[in-house]
Amino acid sequence: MSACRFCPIVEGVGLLGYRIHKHTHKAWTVYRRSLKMSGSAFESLEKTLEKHIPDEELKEVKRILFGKETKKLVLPACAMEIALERDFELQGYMFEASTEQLRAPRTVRVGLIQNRIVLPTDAPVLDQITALHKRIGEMVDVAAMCGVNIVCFQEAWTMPFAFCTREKEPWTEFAESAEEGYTTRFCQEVRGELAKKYNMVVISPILEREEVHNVLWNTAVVVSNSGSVLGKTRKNHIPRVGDFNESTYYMEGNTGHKVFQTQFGKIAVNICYGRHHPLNWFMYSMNGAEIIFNPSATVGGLSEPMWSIEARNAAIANHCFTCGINRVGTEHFNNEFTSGDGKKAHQDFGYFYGSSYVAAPDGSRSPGLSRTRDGLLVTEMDLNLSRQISDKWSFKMTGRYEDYAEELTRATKQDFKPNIIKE
Ligand SMILES: NC(=O)NCCC(=O)O
Repeated sequence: MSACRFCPIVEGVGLLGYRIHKHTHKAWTVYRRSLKMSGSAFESLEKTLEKHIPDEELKEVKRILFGKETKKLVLPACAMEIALERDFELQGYMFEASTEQLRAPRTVRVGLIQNRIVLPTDAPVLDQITALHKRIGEMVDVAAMCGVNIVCFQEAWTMPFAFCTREKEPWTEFAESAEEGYTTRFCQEVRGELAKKYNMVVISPILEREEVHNVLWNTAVVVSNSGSVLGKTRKNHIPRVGDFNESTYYMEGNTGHKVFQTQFGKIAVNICYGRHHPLNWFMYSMNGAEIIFNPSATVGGLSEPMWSIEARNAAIANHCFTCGINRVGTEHFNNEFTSGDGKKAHQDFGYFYGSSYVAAPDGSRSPGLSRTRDGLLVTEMDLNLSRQISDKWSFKMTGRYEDYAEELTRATKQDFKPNIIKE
């Protein structure tokens, strides 16, 4: 017996062993190739489908994969031009609702921004923050031209996603006050304009330093279109997977499932890892959220097959809109790190695959932004769709919440006995 040079299979003896090995070896080779493609080489699922599927079948494939087609939103030519000049992707889509007799449409435009970090991770901290402010400021200008009412940035948008390293310095220096930090001030008043003049609600996910107790949190600050801080909500699930060593830096959030009443609708923020927890989405929805944002940072090798499902399922199950945002690119760190999973020491997390998208309560979804470029996704949504779909499918009515609550309460007790019937 000897180990294969190219795959983890130990070659067996005899014809059968050889066949099995050949078969598995091929699968392994395809898998390794696909891992390479899960980096920046593969632009987007939508582009690949469009390239390879004949037109007459493409419509049907898209209907089944993505639901009712989201119409393209016509965006101003000047916005398209500036996006081109500033080198980011700009896409626009709309989710329509039926006309009602008693309610006017409740149309809102949402902007999602995904991006790479601007400076290398070893540049001075303030330079890195300032460069990101400048970059996102340029993209928000375009969001304003597109009439965006609520804009949301990616998780920990002011910094590299350095939580893989487990080093405290310099990463904890990126933490800022949610109420008075540079970044909140930027969101309130960049060029005197961002929230107030642009009449935009800004969702700004940062690493928060709560200064009274000196505790760090992973927090989304919601800046109202009036320019004041409407509130903040903290990431309440901390990953314990792969290189996501985030518990080294901040605590599980303690802000509950807050919903923010804005001029443009009721919104909530379910930060990154919370998207794997259906009850988390559910609780925001129970508190009345009409749009739930999911600013994230996640990599191809870990979560990409789950990405297009989780936020979309939450939109369907809770009769609301959901917005997934993920950063882009590979971020390199000076020092090697490991995560106790047997992998060789390495200097990056893997590839952050972008692919930000919006999902609607009727099961449809917008195409994603690319896996490879900075981008602004503008979607116009009529919030009336939520109640219309709720009236049609009635999940909020058919859900057996009292039963779930009672059983769940029992299930969380130490003396819980699973309800299994045995012969
Ligand atoms: N940022 C974060 O919580 N990432 C964890 C990995 C994932 O949820 O895909």
